[in-house]
Amino acid sequence: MHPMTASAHRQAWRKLAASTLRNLPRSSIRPPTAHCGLVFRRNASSSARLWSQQQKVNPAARPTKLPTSNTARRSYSSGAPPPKGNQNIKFWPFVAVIALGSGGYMLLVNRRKDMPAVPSAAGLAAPAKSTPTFSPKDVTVLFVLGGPGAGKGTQCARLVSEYGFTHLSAGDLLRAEQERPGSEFGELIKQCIKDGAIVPMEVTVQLLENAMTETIKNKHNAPKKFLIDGFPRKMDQAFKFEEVVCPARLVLFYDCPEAEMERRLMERGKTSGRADDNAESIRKRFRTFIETSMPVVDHYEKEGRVVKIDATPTPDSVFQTTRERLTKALGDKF
Ligand SMILES: Nc1ncnc2c1ncn2[C@@H]1O[C@H](COP(=O)(O)OP(=O)(O)OP(=O)(O)O)[C@@H](O)[C@H]1O
Ligand SMILES: O=c1ccn([C@@H]2O[C@H](COP(=O)(O)O)[C@@H](O)[C@H]2O)c(=O)[nH]1
Repeated sequence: MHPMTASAHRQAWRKLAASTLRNLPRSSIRPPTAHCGLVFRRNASSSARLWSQQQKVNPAARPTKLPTSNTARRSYSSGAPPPKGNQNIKFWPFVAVIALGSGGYMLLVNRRKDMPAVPSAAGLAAPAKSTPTFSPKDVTVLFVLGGPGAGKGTQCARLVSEYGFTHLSAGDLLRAEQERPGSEFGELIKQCIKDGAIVPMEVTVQLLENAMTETIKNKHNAPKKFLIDGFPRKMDQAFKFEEVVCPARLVLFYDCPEAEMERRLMERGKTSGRADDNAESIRKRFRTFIETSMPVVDHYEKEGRVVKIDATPTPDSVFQTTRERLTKALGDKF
């Protein structure tokens, strides 16, 4: 976000977001999956535990040779021979039991070969809600996407003044949560932001939902129109938000070459105070954007929900195009 045009807005949201996670139902924050280093390490150790537990019960971990032949050899090599009349009766049932057991055992081993070493993370997912909190009939949500420094915040500030949207920047909400004294997610968010990694979706989706709820509750007369800036950055976030919070009307995608984004971010970094406006973090953010966030844009593009705008010209020119394209997509009243 542009530090000058959006600072007042940020202040307001910092205040608001400081209260949001206080009300966060703990049950809604599930153990996160592998997004950021910290979480991954936690999951890696529990995976290792699960794996070792599985090995204990996994027959594949047992010796494949059963001690039958040794036992047999011992019995033939020492002591008196067994009574002749009983030999068939005692020996063959024993062989049959071993044969059946080995067959079953081999079957089990073969079936286990196709099983994943670690159980799926699906069990950790939050329970599905049948309907989203907000209906798209009452609430308009536009996702605003683009690479780091493409100018999303700059354009959102203008859309707020001209059309009365409420601007919710996922990055700003996360930074506010990071700074909130006592936040249990502070360290995790800090690390993710520095590494340009994605904070587990449960945290971000809940922050956004709380912020929307607060806005609707506190600003009775404000139009229920939200620009969700810098979100969703990953497919799981996109699905979860639309499933539990509100389906989005469309996606505004600001397209900008990497060299221009880098130039803008390095310039912004001189005054922004952001921990990720530096060469190393910027490189990581670009990589996350290409590998993780572009698939989200592609997904919505296939659904015909993307309005793509060239973000290279001046802010005024980009805004003019934004206006025109939005009017074309949504009509005069949006
Ligand atoms: N069209 C533009 N031309 C030149 N500079 C721009 C343009 N739009 C924004 N900027 C500048 O580029 C920098 C990044 O803009 P902005 O903060 O809006 O980007 P962003 O996409 O929200 O970034 P981030 O994803 O990192 O929050 C700011 O310093 C802003 O003033
Ligand atoms: O949905 C999101 C949005 C952001 N993040 C993290 O925040 C930083 C900064 O985001 P900006 O939009 O540039 O302010 C981003 O690099 C991510 O680390 C996130 O995890 N999830």
